[in-house]
Amino acid sequence: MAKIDFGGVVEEVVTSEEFTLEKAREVLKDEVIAVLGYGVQGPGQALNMRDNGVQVIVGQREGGASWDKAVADGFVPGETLFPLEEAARKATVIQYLLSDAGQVAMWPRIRECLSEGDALYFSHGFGVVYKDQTGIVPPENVDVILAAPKGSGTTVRTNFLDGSGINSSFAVFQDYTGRAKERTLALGIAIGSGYLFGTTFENEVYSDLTGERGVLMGCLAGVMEAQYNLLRKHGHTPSEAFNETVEELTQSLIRLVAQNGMDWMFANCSTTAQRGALDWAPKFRDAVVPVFDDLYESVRNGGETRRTLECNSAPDYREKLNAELKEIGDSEMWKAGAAVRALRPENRGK
Ligand SMILES: NC(=O)C1=CN([C@@H]2O[C@H](COP(=O)(O)OP(=O)(O)OC[C@H]3O[C@@H](n4cnc5c(N)ncnc54)[C@H](O)[C@@H]3O)[C@@H](O)[C@H]2O)C=CC1
Ligand SMILES: CC(=O)[C@](C)(O)C(=O)O
Ligand SMILES: [Mg+2]
Ligand SMILES: [Mg+2]
Repeated sequence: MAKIDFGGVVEEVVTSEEFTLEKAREVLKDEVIAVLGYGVQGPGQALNMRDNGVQVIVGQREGGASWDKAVADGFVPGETLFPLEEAARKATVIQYLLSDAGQVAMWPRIRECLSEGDALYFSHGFGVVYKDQTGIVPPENVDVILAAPKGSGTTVRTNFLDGSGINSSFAVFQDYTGRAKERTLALGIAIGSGYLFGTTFENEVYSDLTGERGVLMGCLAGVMEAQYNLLRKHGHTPSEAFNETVEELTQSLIRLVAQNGMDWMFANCSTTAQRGALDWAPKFRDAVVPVFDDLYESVRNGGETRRTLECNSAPDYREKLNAELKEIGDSEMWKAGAAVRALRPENRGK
């Protein structure tokens, strides 16, 4: 563990310097790791572990697109790719990476596949924390652990291939074997995490549900749409409205924030922009505080969990989600965005 000062608060973190890949391989050498669910997180974590020399098998419902994706990625039916329960029974580490609603649906069957001393691994505290709604109560004779990448499974893979990594939080909910933390850290390194920081199952799920409904996805989409619509209402062209709302952010300014922080981005803009942004940031911040307060309360009291399970447990949940995503893609704003992206020099003529 390394002690790092985060703005005056010292935290203990783990990188592959403190917990080397060789050590992770040693810790995991006798484990059979099954990644259950080959949707978004599953592939990223399974492929990174395989590349890191860790033996991994995949469990997935047979016959669908995710099964085909696993086959295309080189997992072999009957050798490294199995139906869910068969994979779980073969494993000593069961990485429960079905959708959160899928975890609930499958729990009664997966629970029966667990053996004494297994590790039941999550990448989201959802199922365990909201047990009154999910029914996911692990048996007492297994380790219950978490490594939660703070990013899309797609970038868990692409960042790993680029020699970088997505940071992950880690937590131990139940330590039956006395080795739960070591198993967790080894798995966190094996899946290619940038650095690992400690959390609890409850803090992980409260922060993650808030972040994805807030700045990372929901709030971001909402404020972009609001500004685009404002500019269009006042007669600005789609090119002007989209460039001023999305393209400049993704192709220029957010990269400066990623490079060296918000003050760096501001300092690399005009003093006109700096003055205005410094004046208006507090106004926007204060305007959304009540919305964030409502959001966190709905996360904490289980309202967001209820909504998620009600919607995503329906047989046609995927079709309904895809229809709403199509509505976004078919909007003038995001059709304009497609045209703007195609005009990027690197995309022209493709
Ligand atoms: N998507 C992401 O990048 C991230 C996901 N997570 C967590 O990782 C876990 C997996 O998330 P995703 O990969 O996004 O899941 P997903 O929504 O892509 O689903 C994963 C797999 O579960 C299967 N599945 C869904 N419902 C099922 C059911 N009723 N029975 C059997 N299989 C079912 C799907 O076929 C799919 O292959 C979740 O706990 C999620 O919160 C954590 C960080 C980021
Ligand atoms: C990608 C990620 O971290 C999210 C937004 O929490 C998720 O996909 O659940
Ligand atoms: Mg997240
Ligand atoms: Mg999430």
